[in-house]
Amino acid sequence: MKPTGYQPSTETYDEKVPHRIQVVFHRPERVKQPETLVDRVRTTAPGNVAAAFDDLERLIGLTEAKKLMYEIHALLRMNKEREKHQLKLEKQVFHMVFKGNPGTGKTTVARIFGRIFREMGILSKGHLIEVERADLVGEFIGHTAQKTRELVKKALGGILFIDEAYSLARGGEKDFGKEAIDCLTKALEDHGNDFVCILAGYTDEMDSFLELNPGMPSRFPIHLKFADYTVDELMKIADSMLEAKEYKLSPGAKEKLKQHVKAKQNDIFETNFSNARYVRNALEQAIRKQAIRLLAVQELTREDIMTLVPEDFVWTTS
Ligand SMILES: Nc1ncnc2c1ncn2[C@@H]1O[C@H](COP(=O)(O)OP(=O)(O)OP(=O)(O)O)[C@@H](O)[C@H]1O
Repeated sequence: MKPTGYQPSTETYDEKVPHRIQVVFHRPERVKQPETLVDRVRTTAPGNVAAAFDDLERLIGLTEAKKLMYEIHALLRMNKEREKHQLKLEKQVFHMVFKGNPGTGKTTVARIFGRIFREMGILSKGHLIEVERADLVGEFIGHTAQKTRELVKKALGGILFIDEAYSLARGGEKDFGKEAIDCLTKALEDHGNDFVCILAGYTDEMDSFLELNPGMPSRFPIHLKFADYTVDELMKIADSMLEAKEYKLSPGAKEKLKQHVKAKQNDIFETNFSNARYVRNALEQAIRKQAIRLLAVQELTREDIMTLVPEDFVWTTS
């Protein structure tokens, strides 16, 4: 059957038809439909938004985070269409909770979200202010509110990223952390549209934090889970990190790193395996070892300089 919108080409051969000839059809450019969600974003987003999406796409895995941004892009586009037809606009709140173990990409994604939001016109600047308990909580009455207000002010137009946010509830009712939470809640009411607040931390701790602070869940409607990376993902991350630095792994080094990462992940006594950060540190350590190894070599080729070999990977930490 001739597929609609296709045109016959001159290539004609197929063993499945009796006379052994079949017309092959090519879809003409004019009716080419986008095949994937990414293509669809690319064809509907202005160039600057699409470019910001490329940074997100380059990250290995993180499907949920990517999907969320495509949804927001689609929503904004619908709002434009709704506006043309004088329909009510859909207004949503973009404050978020990022749950996951260390090194799973939470801060990296937050930084890219800031850029995408800026290009989309949701945020005016899109910068990231990364804070933790010590930055928000003060030492005397009134100090916390002052510190928190100042940080919110700095974050206006961008993203306020609160790492290990659950630690704000650590000391209970009497702790100054409670004051920071109250102050933050007030800031969300007063300036909630002028910045995006992201609360980040371990999944279980963040879940109990939200349960214990009933005002929070409705103000943070978007929850993203950052799963631990698989060994294959971590190896792809290693490759992408090295490519960016113009280094590479020899086949032996790749295998050695892979086996090491696998062992680390499976080690039941290793409670703080820091995913992609662990890999980044391992690579940086290997790059230093390679430099020492090559001190003894007089004439270095481009290949020597670029390649990390098994002996560059020596695990000094347990
Ligand atoms: N999917 C990914 N692709 C490429 N690099 C990644 C990816 N995820 C994380 N990284 C890199 O790993 C390092 C750690 O990531 P990041 O700081 O975003 O993790 P995190 O979840 O915020 O950790 P923590 O909770 O400990 O602050 C960074 O150098 C980052 O660029």
